[in-house]
Amino acid sequence: MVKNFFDTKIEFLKGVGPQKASLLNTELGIFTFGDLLEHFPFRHEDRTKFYRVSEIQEHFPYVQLKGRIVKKQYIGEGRGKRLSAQFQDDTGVLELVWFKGHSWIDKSLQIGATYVIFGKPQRFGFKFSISHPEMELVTAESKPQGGLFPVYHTSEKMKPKGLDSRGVAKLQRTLLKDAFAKIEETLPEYLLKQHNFISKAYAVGYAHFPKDPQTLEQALNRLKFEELFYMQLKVLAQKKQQHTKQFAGQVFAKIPTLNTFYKEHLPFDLTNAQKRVVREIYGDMKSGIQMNRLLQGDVGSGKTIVAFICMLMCLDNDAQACMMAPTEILATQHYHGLKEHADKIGVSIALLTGSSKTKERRIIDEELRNGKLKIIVGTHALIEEKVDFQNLGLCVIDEQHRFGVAQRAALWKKTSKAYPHILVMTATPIPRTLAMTVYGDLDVSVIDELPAGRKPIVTQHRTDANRLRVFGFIKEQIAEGRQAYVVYPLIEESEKLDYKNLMDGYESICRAFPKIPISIVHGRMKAEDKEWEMQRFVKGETKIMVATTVIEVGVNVPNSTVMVIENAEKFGLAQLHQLRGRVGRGGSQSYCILISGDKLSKDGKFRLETMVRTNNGFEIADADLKLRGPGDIEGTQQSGVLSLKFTDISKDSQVLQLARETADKLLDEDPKMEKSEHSIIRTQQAFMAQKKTTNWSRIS
Ligand SMILES: Nc1ncnc2c1ncn2[C@@H]1O[C@H](COP(=O)(O)OP(=O)(O)OP(=O)(O)O)[C@@H](O)[C@H]1O
Repeated sequence: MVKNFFDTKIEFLKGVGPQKASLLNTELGIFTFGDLLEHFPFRHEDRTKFYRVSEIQEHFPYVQLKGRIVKKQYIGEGRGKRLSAQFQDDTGVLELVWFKGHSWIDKSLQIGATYVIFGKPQRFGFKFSISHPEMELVTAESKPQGGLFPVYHTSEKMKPKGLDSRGVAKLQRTLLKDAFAKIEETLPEYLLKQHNFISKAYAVGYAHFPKDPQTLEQALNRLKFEELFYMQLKVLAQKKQQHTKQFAGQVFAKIPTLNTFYKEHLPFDLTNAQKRVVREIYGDMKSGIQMNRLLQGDVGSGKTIVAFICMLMCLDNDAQACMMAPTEILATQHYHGLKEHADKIGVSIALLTGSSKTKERRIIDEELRNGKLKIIVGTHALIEEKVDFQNLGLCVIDEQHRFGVAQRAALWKKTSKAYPHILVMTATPIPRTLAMTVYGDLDVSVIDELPAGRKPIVTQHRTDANRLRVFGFIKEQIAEGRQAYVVYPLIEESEKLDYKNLMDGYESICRAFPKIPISIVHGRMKAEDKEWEMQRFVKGETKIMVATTVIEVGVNVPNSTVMVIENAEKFGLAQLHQLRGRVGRGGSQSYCILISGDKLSKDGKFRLETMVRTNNGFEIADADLKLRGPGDIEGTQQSGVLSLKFTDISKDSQVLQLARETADKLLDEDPKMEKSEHSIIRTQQAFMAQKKTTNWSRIS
């Protein structure tokens, strides 16, 4: 049997040997030729330009210089001991410093010899210094380097053994000489032609050693496409399979009540986005296949009315609908919101939460069972306790982040006829790119438009010192008949401290607004007290609502025009956006004021700046993704987003779109990959399944 070249042990590569091999094994997990080739550079540096010492400026991220080492000496003692060398060209002198690993540098550094050095300059007084520069001795044989230089991850332990980034690059060059011709193609020929992709071998070669920025881009483009294409083939195949063995769904085609409601009671014209989403959902509901759809809509985009319309589709066909929300406050809000519409056309609706009274509950149970009650809104109580429906046709779940798949599934069992249709609603926009990859099992609808006449919320950042002026502004707004929120974060380890912060804030607000009725809502209150306070605010009896983040999602008081967020730097972007979404829900100009301390971390500053810059939930979700990475977003683990090698899901949405469309088309045309031109895909998939690596190493 011919041994796979790429499985050859790394110690057999020229220039490696047992010692380096062991370092490569332990430090980087590189055991074979294939592993090394897959250790791609994490960036490239432009080494076309040589600077002179006199040209260096502080803001240069990196400089490359050529000159001589004229002196070296040790400075300091003990742990602070460092090696310092003077580097000189004909325009000036620069200091090179090593804090660690000096002994091997000291040994190799030749006084009087010429070096090309590369590193980040730092200014100390009038002089520049570079710590831990990359160094290359210039000899008669050394060829002038230049162009784009690969930079590889290595470790401190590897550097003294000649395995710094430059050393790894040298090994890659050696390996590529033999490997290049052996690298097989992993995408069908026609796809390469269609999308103008370079071959696998060239892509791998250029990803390590590009000729110029263009070839680097070509290489990365092709490799990104490949990894996303194979990932999408998997995700989409699973989804399509689910669709074919999909559970039968009840057919909800008749819509008389919905038509009446639409013509006579709809309080406003639906936005085009709402209309589109309603059509998509109606398409599912009458298809005979159980719907599993994610409805994404930015805060205030009008998801509630869409949910209600969908409920009517189901009521018109003798089924019941339920809506689940993550908190009692939210469930109650939804209940009131839906009831307003339901009352207009005489549809029965009830609320069921943990604090519903036993008697109430008994009636609800009975009426759900005999079908008298058509819509039920509630919290977990809906699935946790014994609730039986006569025929549950639709389940709307708000804020899917807080309900797991298991809970969704539990609901499915609650029906006597067929599985209910499921509509998951979220106001936390997941960047489109992620939704595409992560929610393989859900179809996605997006409300990407706000109702007409909404004025963009004005967002400002203020520091603690401006608080009195902020209070002054709230007074003005209240004098104009508006209401305001003041929100405190849950930040401390201890609930006690959070509570104290909130209470301190509440007291100071009471002092600042002595004649104004104020509500307070926090997690320690009993549900009914919370509800009572909320209702006072909703009715306009109180003018200011002081709260912790319990009001984060879903609260709808269109008359509120000011949202003040205390310690705003402590909140995540998604949460800030949610909170801001509590205002700007009516026609009046609304404001969001972010108050923070003077000193902000880099991330904190970025978050507040992003909030001030944009009101768009999708942009904010993208910024959040950049900041936190996809790892923090639910579902990313299973979908393989985290194992992507070349793709940055927050930036490469175009390639993802292309990969997805290509995979989708291919699966429609040749679901089992039986065509001869697709054998290459089958082989690669089998290889990936077996080796569990992302891409190219099936190469033999
Ligand atoms: N097409 C529309 N035209 C005018 N107003 C609308 C329209 N759709 C919804 N609204 C109103 O906009 C407000 C926000 O709607 P809704 O509460 O449904 O938002 P949402 O998408 O659930 O947002 P959130 O997730 O922030 O709660 C409500 O007062 C609602 O009556």
